[in-house]
Amino acid sequence: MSAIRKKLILVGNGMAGVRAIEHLLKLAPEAYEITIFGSEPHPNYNRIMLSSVLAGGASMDEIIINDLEWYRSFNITLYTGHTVTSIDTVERKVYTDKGIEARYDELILATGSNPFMLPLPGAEKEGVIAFRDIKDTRIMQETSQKYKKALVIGGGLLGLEAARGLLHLGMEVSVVHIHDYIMERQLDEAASVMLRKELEEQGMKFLLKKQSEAILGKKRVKGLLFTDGEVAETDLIVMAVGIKPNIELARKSSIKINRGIIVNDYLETNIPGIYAVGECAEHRGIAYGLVAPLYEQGAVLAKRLAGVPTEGYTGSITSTKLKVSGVDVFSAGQFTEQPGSRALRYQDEIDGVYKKLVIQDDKLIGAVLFGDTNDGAQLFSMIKKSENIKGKEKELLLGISGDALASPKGNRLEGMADDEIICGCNGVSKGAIAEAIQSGGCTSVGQIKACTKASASCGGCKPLVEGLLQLYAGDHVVTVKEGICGCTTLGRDEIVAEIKRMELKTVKEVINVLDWSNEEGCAKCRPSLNYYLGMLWPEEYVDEKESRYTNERYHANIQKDGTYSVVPRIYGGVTSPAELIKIAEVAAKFEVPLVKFTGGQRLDLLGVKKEDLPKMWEELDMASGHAYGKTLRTVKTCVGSTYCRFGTQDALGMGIRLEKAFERLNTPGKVKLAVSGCPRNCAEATIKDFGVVAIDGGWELHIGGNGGVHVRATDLLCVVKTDDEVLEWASAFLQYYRENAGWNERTAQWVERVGLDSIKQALELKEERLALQERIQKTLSLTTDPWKQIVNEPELRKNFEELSQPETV
Ligand SMILES: Cc1cc2nc3c(=O)[nH]c(=O)nc-3n(C[C@H](O)[C@H](O)[C@H](O)COP(=O)(O)OP(=O)(O)OC[C@H]3O[C@@H](n4cnc5c(N)ncnc54)[C@H](O)[C@@H]3O)c2cc1C
Ligand SMILES: NC(=O)c1ccc[n+]([C@@H]2O[C@H](COP(=O)([O-])OP(=O)(O)OC[C@H]3O[C@@H](n4cnc5c(N)ncnc54)[C@H](O)[C@@H]3O)[C@@H](O)[C@H]2O)c1
Ligand code: SF4
Ligand code: FES
Repeated sequence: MSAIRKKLILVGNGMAGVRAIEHLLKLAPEAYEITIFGSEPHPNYNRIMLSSVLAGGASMDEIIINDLEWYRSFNITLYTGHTVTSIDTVERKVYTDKGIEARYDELILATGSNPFMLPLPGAEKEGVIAFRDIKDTRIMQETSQKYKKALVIGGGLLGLEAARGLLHLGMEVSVVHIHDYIMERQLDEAASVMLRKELEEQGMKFLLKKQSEAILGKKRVKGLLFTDGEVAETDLIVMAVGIKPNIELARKSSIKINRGIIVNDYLETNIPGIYAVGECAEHRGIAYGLVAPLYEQGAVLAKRLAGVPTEGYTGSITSTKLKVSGVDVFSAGQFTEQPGSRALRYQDEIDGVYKKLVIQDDKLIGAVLFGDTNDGAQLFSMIKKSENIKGKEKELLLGISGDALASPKGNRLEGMADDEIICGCNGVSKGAIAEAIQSGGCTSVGQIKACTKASASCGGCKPLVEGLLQLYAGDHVVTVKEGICGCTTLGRDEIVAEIKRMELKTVKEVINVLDWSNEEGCAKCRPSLNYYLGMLWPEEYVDEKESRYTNERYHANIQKDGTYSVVPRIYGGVTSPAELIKIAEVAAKFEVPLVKFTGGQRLDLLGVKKEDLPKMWEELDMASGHAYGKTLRTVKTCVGSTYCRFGTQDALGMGIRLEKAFERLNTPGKVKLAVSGCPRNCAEATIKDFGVVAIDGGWELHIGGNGGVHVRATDLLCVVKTDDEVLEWASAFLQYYRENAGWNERTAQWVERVGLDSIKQALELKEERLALQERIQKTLSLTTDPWKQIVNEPELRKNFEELSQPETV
């Protein structure tokens, strides 16, 4: 005879409560007779994914976590569409709005949160909604079929994800935000401004520092009135200004509440036999609003109910990732500096990357990442573990290489405990993923996603999942080809092939014809398409300035304080007294605060106002040094045989010849050259993209070097005898790189990826080299100096003089 099971009731059929039940069923499948009540008319679904449903990335069916069959298979009695309205804590009974009465031995409250609705006059009008559940999502989808304009109040995570979804549905969307920068609860101002600019490029509009006063319209919303008297017309208002724990039921039942239902480390309320978990619970003064901590709570509660020893729940550090395609934003822990902490920042204006680490007592306590969030999960793990990072700060700021996650040296993932959570959104541990790989035979991220749900929601854990795959599946890992960004599933080669085949000639055309999910494109795909089109159609393609980063639009490097730097071209690093006097006079006239020699043997005039740029270029009357773009930067030289007693060849002459040959060339990543006059290699040619080193009777040609964050020495491509051969091979190599590398891929990464042999093979035949040389010369013959063009064209010049506001990105 089986033992009598205790009755367990769960109020709230949402993410946290049902997750606790799932754990419990694993620990003590026979212990309880379980009944679940849920107000919503659906089985348990992944609320997080509503943003993806709205943005077209998932269907409603795909977000169901547990279908009705799951409840049946565990003999769970499920009441959907039933709201529990009261609890008799003495008789241990609950009552629903549909007249059901049920007795419990143990009761879990997992009632979640309610969206905070601003109490504005007119808030009851048709077309004013929140974004919390399937119903709200459906209303937005239906509204977009009939109406055009939408306002989202609140520029937090939810508001931005709602706005992105509405844009996808074809609506004109403005985000109304109360502060001067968005996502202020997760980002510092620098990252926030970069994010806003990217979202603006995607078509989102922003009304910042706006306080809403009233909702206008008769039956249906027509507009929003602000306290400054302005009115924004709209057909839909989505309020996303935060949430408040749903504690009504607890309040009516004498359960102790504050902001949420107060619980101890075992998720127990003040009433014996009643527990609270999820967003409705307040633990040590905090009511969480993200799933990862709620899943941690659920695991502890399940242990408690199963009688399994547990140390209890002690609180969580949280991390967030904005789920907007084409925009990578990550924030974790304490992301602002406080007394006693310090911040390290890295900002790459060209690639649109910003990173900030906050450090206290040699430990990482917070991080903000924009543009490159690959290291997010790893940094978050370090924050949670309070790891000492002394001496590693720079490496962490500049990027943990993906390989380091799995490499024996990095050993990070190997050293992680099996129960450490890898995917916070879905509560998947390292052990579960390892098992899926080792016993379940998973060999790709997609299979692990299907098997464990890891990486199925925000995608922030994907680098860690990939690292585990490398660790446990090694050579068997199946790398699934990915799209160049979240807007498309097509990879670089497919896109280039399609552009050629269909003769597509503009960025817009590519986005439309190749069925991008985001019709505006994003900060990753727009510049890459602009590059591929220019590379493929050098004669017809008109460069799209709006698809380039600020530095490339203004032909100068923007600085921290919004001023610019001017670097004129100094061929081979060789100048003259007259040129130096001219530069000095211009610097003095425009009161340039700093003049500096660069590592590439040129002069950098820093601190120039944007409106002064064309005037300075005019007076300098020198070519642009292109110190700001993905193009040929510098050709560093040593003095060579002209003066040096060791020199075997004329390094200066060769450097100048190469620089004159390839200046203004657009390339996938920036390109640096160097020429040394003998094997002593004083010009450091073996850490350049293309390095030329003189030997007795000829030149060695080296490729794929890099002196930046990840230092790479070059590979020897070949040895040639004459100066003309150097030009021929350099032309062929650079054009082959232009035609085959991915946008933003430096030669070092490209050579590693495709292999030296394949490049040698491609350039082996003279006729191939000459064909490549012809194509590069065609492209080069069509280029003009951008500074001279702006100086001579009043329309272009006006852009600088009118736009005197400093830009920050
Ligand atoms: C669009 C959107 C995107 C999000 N994205 C992320 C993200 O990327 N990452 C992240 O970590 N978090 C995200 N969140 C937050 C996350 O979804 C919540 O933290 C999580 O769902 C909370 O789980 P819960 O079980 O506490 O509450 P819920 O999931 O809200 O479940 C509570 C359930 O209880 C029901 N209920 C309430 N009262 C009663 C009652 N008296 N009787 C019966 N049933 C009742 C409610 O109807 C609801 O179904 C997102 C939220 C939204 C809305
Ligand atoms: N990607 C994710 O992790 C994700 C996505 C969606 C939602 N969520 C979670 O869902 C919950 C709700 O999200 P949220 O963005 O509504 O909450 P939030 O509290 O994080 O952000 C609300 C934002 O609205 C702004 N605001 C407040 N009053 C305003 C007003 N009167 N006018 C204009 N702006 C105003 C605030 O300044 C704040 O930036 C949060 O817990 C959030 O963490 C997370
Ligand atoms: S590389 Fe050789 S030629 Fe050039 S400066 Fe050094 S020693 Fe002289
Ligand atoms: S952490 Fe969000 S999907 Fe894994």
